[in-house]
Amino acid sequence: MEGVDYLADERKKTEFDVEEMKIVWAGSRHTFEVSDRMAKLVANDPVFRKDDRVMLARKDLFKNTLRKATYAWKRINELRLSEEEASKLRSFVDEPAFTDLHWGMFVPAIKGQGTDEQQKKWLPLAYKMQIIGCYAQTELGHGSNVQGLETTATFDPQTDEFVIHSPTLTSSKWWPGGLGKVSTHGVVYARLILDGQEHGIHGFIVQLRSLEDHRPLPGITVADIGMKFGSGAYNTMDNGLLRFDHVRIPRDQMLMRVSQVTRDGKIVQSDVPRQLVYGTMVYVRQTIVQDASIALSRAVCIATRYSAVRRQFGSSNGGPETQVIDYKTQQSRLFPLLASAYAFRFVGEWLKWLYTDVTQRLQANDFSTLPEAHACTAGLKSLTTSVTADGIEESRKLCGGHGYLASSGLPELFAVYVPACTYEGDNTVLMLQVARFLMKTVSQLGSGKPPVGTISYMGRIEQLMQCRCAVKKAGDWLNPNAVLEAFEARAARMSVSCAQKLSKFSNPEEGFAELSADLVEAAVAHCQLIVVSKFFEKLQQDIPGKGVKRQLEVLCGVYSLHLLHKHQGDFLATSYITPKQASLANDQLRELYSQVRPNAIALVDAFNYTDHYLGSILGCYDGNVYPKLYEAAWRDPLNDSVIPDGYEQYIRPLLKQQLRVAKL
Ligand SMILES: CCCCCCCC/C=C\CCCCCCCCCC(=O)SCCNC(=O)CCNC(=O)[C@H](O)C(C)(C)COP(=O)(O)OP(=O)(O)OC[C@H]1O[C@@H](n2cnc3c(N)ncnc32)[C@H](O)[C@@H]1OP(=O)(O)O
Ligand SMILES: Cc1cc2nc3c(=O)[nH]c(=O)nc-3n(C[C@H](O)[C@H](O)[C@H](O)COP(=O)(O)OP(=O)(O)OC[C@H]3O[C@@H](n4cnc5c(N)ncnc54)[C@H](O)[C@@H]3O)c2cc1C
Repeated sequence: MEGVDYLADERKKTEFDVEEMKIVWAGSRHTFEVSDRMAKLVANDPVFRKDDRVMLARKDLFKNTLRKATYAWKRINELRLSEEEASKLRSFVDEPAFTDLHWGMFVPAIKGQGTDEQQKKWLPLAYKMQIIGCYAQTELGHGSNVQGLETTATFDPQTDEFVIHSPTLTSSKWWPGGLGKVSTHGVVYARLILDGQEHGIHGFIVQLRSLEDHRPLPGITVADIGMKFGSGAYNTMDNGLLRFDHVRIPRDQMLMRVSQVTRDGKIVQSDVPRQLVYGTMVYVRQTIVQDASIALSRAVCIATRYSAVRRQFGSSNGGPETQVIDYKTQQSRLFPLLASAYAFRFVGEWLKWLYTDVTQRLQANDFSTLPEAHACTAGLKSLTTSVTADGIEESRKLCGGHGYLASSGLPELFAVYVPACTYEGDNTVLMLQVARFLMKTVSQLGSGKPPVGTISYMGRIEQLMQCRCAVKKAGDWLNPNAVLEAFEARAARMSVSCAQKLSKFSNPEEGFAELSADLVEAAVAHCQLIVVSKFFEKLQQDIPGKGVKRQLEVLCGVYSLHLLHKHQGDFLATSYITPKQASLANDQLRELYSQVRPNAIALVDAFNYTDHYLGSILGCYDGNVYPKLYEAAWRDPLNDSVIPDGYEQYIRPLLKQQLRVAKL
């Protein structure tokens, strides 16, 4: 029935001010208003419809994305949207496109690694989309190992040019988004060669296609790499391959903020550390952490609303069956994901602050916080994308059979999201970077340089190695200090244990390789501690609105105690807690689930997602799921005719043949 809210009874149970929670989720009233306006603008514009997307073949899918992306650009200009509004609008269009890489990597690479003159030359063109750019780093043979890239950029002093070349098949650029069919330019990463000497990997702005007829420029071979995981999904994106055959570019197209090449072919290193060549990756990893909370909250919103609609078993005297959300098993799978979405939102907010802070420091030639920023962005990117990808799949299972329907929105969300565990750094490779940072920190303890920031807890290493958990009853686990100390002690002890084992190897690199699985576990423990501690820090802030802070405290408890329960092996093995204390944590967790239950629908309403953005019948705001599923089935092209295409050719002869067999 039109206009009936099938979740109204659920919404009546709410114990907090949802409108205020929407502001907390958005980050500020201003951000909420911009988001809300842009989401509605997209949802109300028929050009941005997306319910037909899963039916489209690759070429139509790609053209459809071009149409939407260029229409979005037209609207951005017509409405004179700010950068913030434009970026929100693009995200609500909700379709991976070349514009993600243009705005998300090409422009930041020039901003971060270009000199002032280079920025002045290239950024205005990019801002007006008079050139379209991609980020061409990964090659067929090398992705994780950036130092192993094979593309060469050899300086020719005769002509004052670099010669960009792909010497082998494995040096072909492979994967860059937007490269396959759209980009006119790329920031291409290559080995710098001066007078026969190698000088490491640097970024170069290379024009790839003609601005007149879009044909590849001489010496350039470029194409799409082919279909990817899932139908629809990430196939809207033209990930590309690229080969260079001695392509010449002017010297001033090497991005020269970190190192400069002079007219006579000499390299000059600025004060800036060479790792800044990786700066765009740090920036993007930070944005990926923010996106993780968005993707996870979408999945959780769908699974929570549907869990309140769906009923199975438990009917007595002909009354309604039990809402599946009331099953403790459903709650124990769903509510930690809900809590994780909020936790990732807050850690993402903090990481954005950290990134802004490190950027300002870099501008003032203070490079001291760069290692921590690298470790935090790498580790949190790895942790949040892994949990989110698994969480989307768990949400699908939480929706039973209907979760497998494309109209649930979950299969496509999963297919689009899951490469986040790989792109911008494979999650294991990134955790190993965190582990290196931890081992370095442990080795420097006692050197007189106290660890700071997220690693400052290591400064209390002696206390953390010896302390024992003081929890005596379940309610003691609600004490933030008890929880924080548990996570700090676990992280510190796992790191120290790895460091002790490492010290037994005569070759540290061999030791690191041998112990890498343990090191990854220590890095995960450290990253989980960061998320827990940033959630607690959020709760220290003034949070207005009836019951809002209380709900966040409950979610923070769910987040930390479900981790403690899930990883109790770590906490027990490091002897910080006893089995009894682990069991009390689980008792408290169950109690917290009961407190989430009446507020679950309101907690996902606070994400403020339009039905358009969610793109899910199971997650629709009014909960009117069954009629919508029934109608959607009839819209499938297979139901255009009662007798399917192919009946005469295949089904009928088959049936006849079976008749003949039966007669024999
Ligand atoms: C329904 C549909 C809709 C759903 C929508 C859902 C939402 C979707 C969301 C978003 C969609 C957006 C689309 C996103 C587009 C995808 C874009 C992807 C683009 C890419 O993938 S680009 C390629 C990225 N590549 C990588 O990340 C490579 C990973 N490898 C590396 O980073 C490095 O090689 C390495 C770090 C692993 C190793 O490097 P190496 O030089 O060998 O370094 P080491 O010897 O280990 O270390 C040396 C030294 O440097 C320090 N260091 C390393 N990296 C950095 C850094 N980045 N910054 C600062 N410092 C760094 C390291 O710690 C060492 O320091 P030390 O010497 O120990 O002090
Ligand atoms: C959808 C998508 C979009 C992308 N977009 C871009 C783009 O725009 N531009 C761009 O340049 N690139 C892009 N990439 C490439 C991406 O950045 C790389 O795929 C990624 O960095 C992983 O590198 P790899 O493929 O070499 O993985 P590999 O390193 O080959 O990983 C394979 C396996 O080896 C393991 N492994 C590797 N090294 C180690 C180690 N040292 N220790 C332990 N285990 C290890 C990994 O954990 C993994 O299990 C994209 C990729 C995808 C999937």
